[in-house]
Amino acid sequence: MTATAPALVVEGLTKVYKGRTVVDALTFDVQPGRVTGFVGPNGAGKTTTLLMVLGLATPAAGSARFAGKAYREIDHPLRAVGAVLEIAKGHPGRSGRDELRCQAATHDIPDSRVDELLDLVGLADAKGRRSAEYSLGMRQRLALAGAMLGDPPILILDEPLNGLDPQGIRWMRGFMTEQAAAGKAILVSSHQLTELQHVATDMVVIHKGKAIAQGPVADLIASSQAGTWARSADPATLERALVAAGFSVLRQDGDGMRVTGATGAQVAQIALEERVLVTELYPLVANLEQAFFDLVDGPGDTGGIA
Ligand SMILES: Nc1ncnc2c1ncn2[C@@H]1O[C@H](COP(=O)(O)OP(=O)(O)OP(=O)(O)O)[C@@H](O)[C@H]1O
Repeated sequence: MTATAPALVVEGLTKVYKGRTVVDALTFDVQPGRVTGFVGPNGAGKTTTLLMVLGLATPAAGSARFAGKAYREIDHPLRAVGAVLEIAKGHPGRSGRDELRCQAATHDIPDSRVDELLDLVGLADAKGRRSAEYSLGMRQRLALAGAMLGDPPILILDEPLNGLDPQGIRWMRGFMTEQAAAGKAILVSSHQLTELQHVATDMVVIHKGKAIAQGPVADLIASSQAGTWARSADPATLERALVAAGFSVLRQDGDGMRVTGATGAQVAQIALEERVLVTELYPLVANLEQAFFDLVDGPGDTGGIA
């Protein structure tokens, strides 16, 4: 973790809809120079949290502060926070450049900044085209340029990888990495865990409105305890022996099992002692997706045999 002050501090943030708590005392930080992934299954409360952070929904309790101020208290929000929540359809008659110029003009931001940003997001060649004709990926880039107009120290992006093709995803990942390297704080929500594994340095995992894990991605992956996959002609005997030896075993896929805390050599040794045939034996690779499902569902529910 960096020693600098966090760009965003969320403390005890809570939202209740019709008596149901959909965000429950959520607490986390977003640090400059880092990409913080905000991950959770559908309905976990990600969008509701971001709306509260941006002053677009009122919390039942708790706070979200950018350099000490709630969003609504910030004098020049465009210069303090850049947010892309959902990608709007372009204005039918306006070019991408004109859309940005309108936003810039209302905030006293010069046209030169608009051109600089269109270059940065790779839209320089398309800036004269009507934005209504832009592809989703191009609209995503235009929205990013809009969020960057005031050169804010933090960017908040809700599902920016949704609907992008592989090239678009790669570009977006590169963009986030570059912006973080330049010192910006980035908070990004996504379902695309594998993609986030390549870009996020930190992660906040929420489930049913509660943070169930947070911290550096490397720590989260390490905690997934991938273990060893084994399949046996006599799975019941092997399972019994492994459990007796102190390993945790989850039976999956018929006669297969995920053995947490055991190396392949340990499983093989026990199988030999029990004289049971092992037909598959390989290490499970720890990855972010597995760690996520372990946290949300408990170990084993997704197989994790990739
Ligand atoms: N305006 C609302 N009124 C009532 N319930 C709502 C409202 N907005 C969201 N909810 C509920 O709050 C919960 C959290 O929703 P939210 O959209 O924040 O989740 P999410 O993690 O962003 O999900 P997704 O990944 O599907 O976008 C859901 O159960 C949703 O139905």
